[in-house]
Amino acid sequence: MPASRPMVAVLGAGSWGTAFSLVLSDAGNDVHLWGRRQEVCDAINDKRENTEYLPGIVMPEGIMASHDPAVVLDGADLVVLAVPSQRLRENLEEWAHLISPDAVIVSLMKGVELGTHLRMSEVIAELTGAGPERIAVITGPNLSHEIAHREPAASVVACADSSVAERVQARCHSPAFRPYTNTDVVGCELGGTTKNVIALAVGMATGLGFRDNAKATVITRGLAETGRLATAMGADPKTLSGLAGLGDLVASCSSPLSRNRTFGEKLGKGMSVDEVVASTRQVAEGVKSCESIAELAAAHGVDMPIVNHVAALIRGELTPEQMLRSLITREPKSEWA
Ligand SMILES: NC(=O)C1=CN([C@@H]2O[C@H](COP(=O)(O)OP(=O)(O)OC[C@H]3O[C@@H](n4cnc5c(N)ncnc54)[C@H](O)[C@@H]3O)[C@@H](O)[C@H]2O)C=CC1
Ligand SMILES: O=C(CO)COP(=O)(O)O
Repeated sequence: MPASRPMVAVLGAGSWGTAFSLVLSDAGNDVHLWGRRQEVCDAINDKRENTEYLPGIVMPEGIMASHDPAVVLDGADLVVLAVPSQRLRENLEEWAHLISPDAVIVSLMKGVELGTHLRMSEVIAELTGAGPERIAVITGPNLSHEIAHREPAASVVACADSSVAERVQARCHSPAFRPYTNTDVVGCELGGTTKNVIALAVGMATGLGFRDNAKATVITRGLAETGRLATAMGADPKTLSGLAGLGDLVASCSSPLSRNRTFGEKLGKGMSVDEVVASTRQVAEGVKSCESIAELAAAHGVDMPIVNHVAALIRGELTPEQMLRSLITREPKSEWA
């Protein structure tokens, strides 16, 4: 009789929750996947396809979808969360009591909560009572469509407890997906979150018709300001030069698959924020997180001009053209000031 496969609960059947379920399945796990909409679950179970978020990708038999969080979480020693960041709190309020007190909880999300300025691992800690040794973050250059097509990619599993990071790493190391471990949760989360805001700015530059010099400038200066915030919050600067920092930034800022970059590009071409929001079902996390990161930076006395300009644009105070001109014409300074 074949040995039974370990089970992982994944909550969130959008692009990334679904693609990561494929990684977990390829790595030897059965997956119980929670979907917010019954029809998405039905399509996964009956047609073996998430027709809404990953059309054309076959979902293996070892992935079962359900709309019932109790069914999905029953018996799971690994719980993976992949809902929009601003929606995590309300969902965890319902789910926390269903999560086993021994389970490791993994965040796939890239955002900072509005109002509280909490990172996703901090929201998880607050609502579940889990200690840092039970909370991990997976983040890196992982565009969901490329992952779903089994194109090679690497990522970072971050947890304060390195042995837990190694356990999670082993559970998601598949033939196409190579996870590295890191104990710097703060740096990994801030890298992924701020990347979304920088990708919005790169998208705007692209939409305005600017080319590679502008893109490289925004990416590089975006990384500099991300590093300033992360180190002020206790991160290891090395983290930002790795997959969770530079790697993620390069992927999203270069790819037409990136939702944040695409959102920015539409703004650059003249659409309003409301029009772009109405044009897609998919979450572009930077649109909300720009405000919370700007506030977090102000609270830590850190200068983040690109994030501040994107936040002002999203509030309707600047056009993309004004935003880029204002960034370029700022007071000159030393590169490392
Ligand atoms: N798509 C990608 O390539 C990657 C995404 N991420 C992160 O993963 C997280 C999830 O993003 P995606 O799956 O890409 O988003 P998505 O836009 O593809 O799907 C969002 C999912 O959240 C669900 N949802 C919407 N409102 C909800 C609510 N109130 N409560 C619960 N669920 C709700 C939707 O039904 C859908 O299943 C985000 O934080 C994103 O930054 C991280 C790495 C890669
Ligand atoms: O975080 C992501 C890839 O790692 C996906 O976000 P974007 O689609 O906005 O690039």
